[in-house]
Amino acid sequence: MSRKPIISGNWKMNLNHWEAIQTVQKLHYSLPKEVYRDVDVSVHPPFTDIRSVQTVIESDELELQLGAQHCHWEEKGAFTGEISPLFLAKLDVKLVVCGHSERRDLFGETDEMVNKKVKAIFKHGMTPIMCCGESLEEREAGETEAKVLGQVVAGLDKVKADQVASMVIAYEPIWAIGTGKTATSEDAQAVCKAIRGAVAAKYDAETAAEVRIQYGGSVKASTAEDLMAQPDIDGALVGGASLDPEEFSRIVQFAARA
Ligand SMILES: O=C[C@H](O)COP(=O)(O)O
Repeated sequence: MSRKPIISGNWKMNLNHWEAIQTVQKLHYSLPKEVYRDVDVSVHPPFTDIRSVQTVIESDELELQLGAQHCHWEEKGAFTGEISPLFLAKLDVKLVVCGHSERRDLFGETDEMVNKKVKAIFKHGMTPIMCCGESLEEREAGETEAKVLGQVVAGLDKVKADQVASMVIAYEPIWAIGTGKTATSEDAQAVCKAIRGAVAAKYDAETAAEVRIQYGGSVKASTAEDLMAQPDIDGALVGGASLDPEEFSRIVQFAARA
């Protein structure tokens, strides 16, 4: 089974809607057209940019996929400040990040909430990128697998096998996010392999062989090649480096060649 890699740029709370338009246009010009044959590429701008980015993607017929960073699980109601998955789907959003460690740590997102989001994202025809990862303390205590696999199994509660096969799981060690410390490709591979094993144990070998697993945490062009060469790493969730279209484009091209 060969899985198509996916590189996703999570812009976090960066770039206003004018900057977003310029960034997407620059990214488009720095990516060779044929790259999309071998790799899926998504950008995840802040909510206020999504409509502008959608317009650029639609009018210039870009193969770039539009993503979001977060959503609520309910369709509508008294949830001040939240965004409905229905609204995202209406704007042609294809992929939604959920369970990012910044949402878990800074905004109290629990495994149960992540699971509700995964189901809501599927319900509206989009694909979840479900994040998991351990803290430095957990890694040093030898609890990496217990923590990460616990998050994966809880996040997939009552999610069907065919849905899991089509989704993306992002392994992001918290200590590597925005710190410049990338996990070694061997360490990242070991955890991604364990995640695939947990999917096989919960579902079956076929589902595990299809689900795409990204690595995230200080990915740059200089580290992408080794990471992408690992058998269980099918792409990257890129934060800081995705704000620079040239750098992001180089990461995408490494994934295309992997
Ligand atoms: O969602 C992206 C990750 O949190 C990685 O961010 P980073 O590449 O800035 O370390």
